[in-house]
Amino acid sequence: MQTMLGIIGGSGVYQIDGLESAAWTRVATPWGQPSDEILTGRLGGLPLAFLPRHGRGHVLDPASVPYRANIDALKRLGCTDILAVSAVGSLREDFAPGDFVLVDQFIDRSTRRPPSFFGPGLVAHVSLADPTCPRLGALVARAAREAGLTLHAGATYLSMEGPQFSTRAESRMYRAWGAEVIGMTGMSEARLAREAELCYASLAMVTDYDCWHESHGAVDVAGVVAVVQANAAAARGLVARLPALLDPDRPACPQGCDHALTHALMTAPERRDPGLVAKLDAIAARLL
Ligand SMILES: CSC[C@H]1O[C@H](OP(=O)(O)O)[C@H](O)[C@@H]1O
Ligand SMILES: Nc1ncnc2[nH]cnc12
Repeated sequence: MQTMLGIIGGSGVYQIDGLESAAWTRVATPWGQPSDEILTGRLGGLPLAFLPRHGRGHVLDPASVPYRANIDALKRLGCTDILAVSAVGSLREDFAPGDFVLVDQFIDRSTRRPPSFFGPGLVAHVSLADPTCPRLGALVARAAREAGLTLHAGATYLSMEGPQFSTRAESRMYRAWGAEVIGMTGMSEARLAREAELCYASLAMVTDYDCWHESHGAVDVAGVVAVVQANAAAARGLVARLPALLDPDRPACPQGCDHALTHALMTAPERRDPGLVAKLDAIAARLL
């Protein structure tokens, strides 16, 4: 199988430079319209698709992002691997604004997101024990080192509902739980990427100290955007280096992200809902 990299841009990241044969493409899915058109092209010879999570101009709040349509559209275009870029607050003294974090665990505190592509008529249970792909993550970490970024590899992301930022009591509680960064989108996306059998890595840019830190004020959007803009060139440097590290002829994922559904489907074939089966034409094409 040919490797194709999907990049989901977070707050402050609405486009990507340097793509050859770049074109914005509208992709329809059975789950509705994705957040925006998708920019396709080639970077360093590798096919790539870029999707701004909140849409160009940041029109979608975290609960309104069409997570299922976004993942379906990237899979439908042929993406095998997804690098999700996000802005996060830091829940650790040593994760400072401007640092990057390779997230490998999530705690989900969101309440209003569609949790699955599956449901009544076709039930599936995939493993989320390790919700990100270690192979893709290692390549992202290597690209980060080559680009000179400060990267903390391995961290737990608290995925809150928002859109308001946390209270101080919540922020302190999340720290006590062992969460290390906080955002509003991460897990809603990661869980669906696993169901879609996509390798998924999460690169978080620390933009603030949330509100727990006694010597920093409460977080606000202007501060977040300023830090994202100040570090956008570093993130671009990482992205520019990543295609050369990916094998264009995609070897099977050692963790099995690309086979996550193999032992996950529960519903007897004769009891499956044909309507839902049809909607899963891209997500579960390998098995249905
Ligand atoms: C602009 S601050 C809050 C906003 O930033 C993060 O976005 P993303 O994860 O898409 O980079 C956070 O999750 C909130 O959506
Ligand atoms: N402190 C914070 N809380 C939630 N989402 C964020 N995105 C950036 N900073 C954040």
